[in-house]
Amino acid sequence: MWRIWRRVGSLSPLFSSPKSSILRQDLIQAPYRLNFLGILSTENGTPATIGFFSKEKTPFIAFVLGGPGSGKGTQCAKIAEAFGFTHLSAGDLLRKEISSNSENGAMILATITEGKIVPSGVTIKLIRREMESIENNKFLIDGFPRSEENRIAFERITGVEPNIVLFFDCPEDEMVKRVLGRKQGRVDDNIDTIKKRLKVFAALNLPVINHYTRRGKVYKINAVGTIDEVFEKVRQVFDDCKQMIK
Ligand SMILES: Nc1ncnc2c1ncn2[C@@H]1O[C@H](COP(=O)(O)OP(=O)(O)O)[C@@H](O)[C@H]1O
Ligand SMILES: O=c1ccn([C@@H]2O[C@H](COP(=O)(O)OP(=O)(O)O)[C@@H](O)[C@H]2O)c(=O)[nH]1
Ligand SMILES: [Mg+2]
Repeated sequence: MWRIWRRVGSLSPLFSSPKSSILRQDLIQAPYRLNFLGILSTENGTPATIGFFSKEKTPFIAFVLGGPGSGKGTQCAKIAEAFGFTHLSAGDLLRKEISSNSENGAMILATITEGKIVPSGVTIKLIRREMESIENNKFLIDGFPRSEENRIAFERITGVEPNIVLFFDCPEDEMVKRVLGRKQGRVDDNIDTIKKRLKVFAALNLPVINHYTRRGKVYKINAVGTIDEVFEKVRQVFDDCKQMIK
């Protein structure tokens, strides 16, 4: 039997505390800047209640999390097709940066090869670029945030939290088997890097899932089963959320 923890919270902007400010001003485009509270303000000092989005255009955001090989990408492709979401894979965006020889390419490649996490500013810039250029009001953000630092930076920069978080819960031995069978030529799909990624997932990504569980946003899905069996559970989540999805 599969089980889903189903609790959906309301979308609530997160206001930042000055002490924990890790936002980089260079991620904010003029005419916005940060005021002393870390809240976006316009150049004349008027508080701006938006990060990426105007109030009217705030999209429905689902973070899709789970360990390496848990099936995030596979299920996101199916959700995108069935429910009209745009699928943004943070890992794919980073890999695209490597192959486009961007200034950060070498650093990203080294980080991925080690199974570590790319600095938040770099990843958020890529996600932001996609969200701004795609006309859709429903986004799946796959494989991000991978740490509390990622999460806090995203919430502070965008001014929003995800509406829901899908967590694909998968035993480690199954994840290892799937990653080794993936055969996409990825530098990190080898047993040494997988072991490191599993450790990073447990140490840094589970706290993000715990945070959103406390916020009542996590749907935990048992990722064991065929792709279609898992998708039936996922479909139920999105059917249940239809009211929230504009
Ligand atoms: N439910 C499943 N059962 C067996 N294999 C799966 C399942 N879901 C995905 N896979 C396979 O496992 C590998 C990892 O899946 P992927 O979606 O890339 O995971 P993630 O994005 O979480 O790393 C892929 O080769 C994929 O085809
Ligand atoms: O927000 C992200 C997403 C990915 N990565 C890096 O990219 C790798 C591959 O991520 P992806 O989501 O593609 O891997 P998956 O979990 O799908 O196997 C990770 O191990 C990290 O090194 C990162 O640093 N930040
Ligand atoms: Mg993936």
